[in-house]
Amino acid sequence: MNDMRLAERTVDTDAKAIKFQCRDVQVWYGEKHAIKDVNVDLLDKTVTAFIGPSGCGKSTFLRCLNRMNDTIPVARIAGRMLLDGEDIYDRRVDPVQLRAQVGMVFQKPNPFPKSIYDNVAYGARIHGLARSKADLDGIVEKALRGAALWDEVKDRLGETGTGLSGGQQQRLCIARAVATSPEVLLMDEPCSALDPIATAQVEELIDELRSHFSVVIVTHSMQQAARVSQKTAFFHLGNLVEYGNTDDIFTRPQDPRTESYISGRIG
Ligand SMILES: Nc1ncnc2c1ncn2[C@@H]1O[C@H](COP(=O)(O)OP(=O)(O)OP(=O)(O)O)[C@@H](O)[C@H]1O
Repeated sequence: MNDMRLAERTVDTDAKAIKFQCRDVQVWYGEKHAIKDVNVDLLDKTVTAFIGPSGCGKSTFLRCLNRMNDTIPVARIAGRMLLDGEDIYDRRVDPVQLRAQVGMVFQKPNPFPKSIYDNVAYGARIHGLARSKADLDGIVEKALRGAALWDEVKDRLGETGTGLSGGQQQRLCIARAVATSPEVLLMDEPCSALDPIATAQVEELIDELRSHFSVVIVTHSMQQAARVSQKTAFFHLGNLVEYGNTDDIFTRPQDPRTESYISGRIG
């Protein structure tokens, strides 16, 4: 079987609304110019993959989308990032509230040292999303079902989340992010610590999640980008070199740098 599975992947031709409009985005870490004048529209209900060689700025750009870079003192951002037309860097935007709307899953599963239930209930509690215990139970169950973990954990919700397998922990982190009903889910190499079976489960899950919201995934695996995404953005030395339909990027790249990367000559 062709590992890229381009032919098997669902090609989605429906026009999708723009979720994020990014205009003239620049990021510096001190003197280091890490993102250079990036313009891109990220679509709703679409998986967008960020690919490119190590250090090209994929994670930096991803972290700008929910203001995680605010937590890095030397980081400075310029330009505009509009979520449904609203500038997420506006003074009036509360970053904590924003991160409920734009959730994030990290490379290494990082469940809290709490029960499975409390991990998932965490965001809903902070943001006051449940009016009663029954409400909260419903949110937890829905999120765990959404993360394809419910059947595996429904009889041990009181057990600690850190006791689950790596793949289960990552799905728990996805459930935790999904529980606040985000509009966008950011994933920074979510499968890099997982074995092939757990990776396949998470990839399948990503495909299901995109029917609910927009997913943006940073990945070092071009096969993974080809399997899970409909749009791909190729970054190189802080520039967004090429952005388009995943099939086009992998089969008919327009820029020689993209061509070199996907054919393994750079990176
Ligand atoms: N906290 C930081 N402080 C200073 N420089 C940073 C910081 N984080 C990233 N950088 C620099 O910014 C550039 C882009 O890094 P970034 O992590 O976004 O790249 P990446 O494409 O995600 O890389 P990788 O694939 O290796 O994770 C690199 O040169 C990196 O060294």
